[in-house]
Amino acid sequence: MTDTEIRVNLFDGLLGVNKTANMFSFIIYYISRNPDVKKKMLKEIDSIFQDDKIRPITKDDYYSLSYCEAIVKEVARILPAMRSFSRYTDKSDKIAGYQWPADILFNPDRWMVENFEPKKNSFIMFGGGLRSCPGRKLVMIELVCFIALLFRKYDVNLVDMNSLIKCKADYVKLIVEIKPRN
Ligand code: HEM
Repeated sequence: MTDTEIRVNLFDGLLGVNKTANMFSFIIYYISRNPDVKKKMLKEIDSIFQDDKIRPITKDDYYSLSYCEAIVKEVARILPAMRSFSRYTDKSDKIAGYQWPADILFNPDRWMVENFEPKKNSFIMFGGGLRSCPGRKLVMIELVCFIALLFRKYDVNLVDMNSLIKCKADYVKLIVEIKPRN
C-alpha cells in the first residue's frame, strides 16, 4: 500500500469509530424500549457470567452470546450506522414490482432461527462485495462484548422513555441513566 492508501484507510477506520459509537447508542435505545428483549438478553449474559462482574470476557463467551449478536443485527437492520442501508419500511409498499410488508417490529429472535442466513447482499450493514467494511468482524466483537460487559454490571435506561433518538451530523445524542445492578 502507498502512504496515501494507508492514510485513507486509517481515516476510514476513524470514521468507523464514530459509527461503532453511534451503533452502540442505537443498541441502548432499542434495548431500553423493549423490556422483553432486555430480559432475555440479561438471562443470556447472567447464564454466562454467573454473577461474576469482573472476570475478563473470553472467546468462548463471545461465541455463546448469540442473543446479544442477534440484537446488534436487528438494530443494524432497522437503524444501521450508514443510514442509507436501512432494511425496513413502516408502511406496506410496492417497490420494484414487489409488495413489501410493513415491519416495525424489533425482533432479535428473527436472527436466532437455526441455520438462518440472510440472502447474499440483503443484510448490508457493512456493505458488500470487494470493498465491504474490513472492520466488520472487529465491530461485531466490540459491540457484542460491550453489551455483555456493560449489562452484566450495570442497568442502563433512557432518562425519557418517550424521547426519540436524535442525530446531528454524524453524532447521536442519547441521555441515559446508569445504575449498578444488584
Ligand atoms: C458499526 C461500525 C461500522 C459500520 C456500520 C461500518 C460500515 C461500513 C460500510 C457500510 C462501508 C462501505 C462498504 C461498501 O462500500 O460496500 C465501510 C467501509 C469501510 N470501513 Fe467500516 N464500518 C464500521 C466500522 C469500521 C471500523 C471500526 C473500521 C476500522 C477498524 C472500519 C473500516 C472501514 C474501511 C477502511 C472502509 C473502506 C473499505 C474500502 O473502501 O475498501 N469500519 N464500513
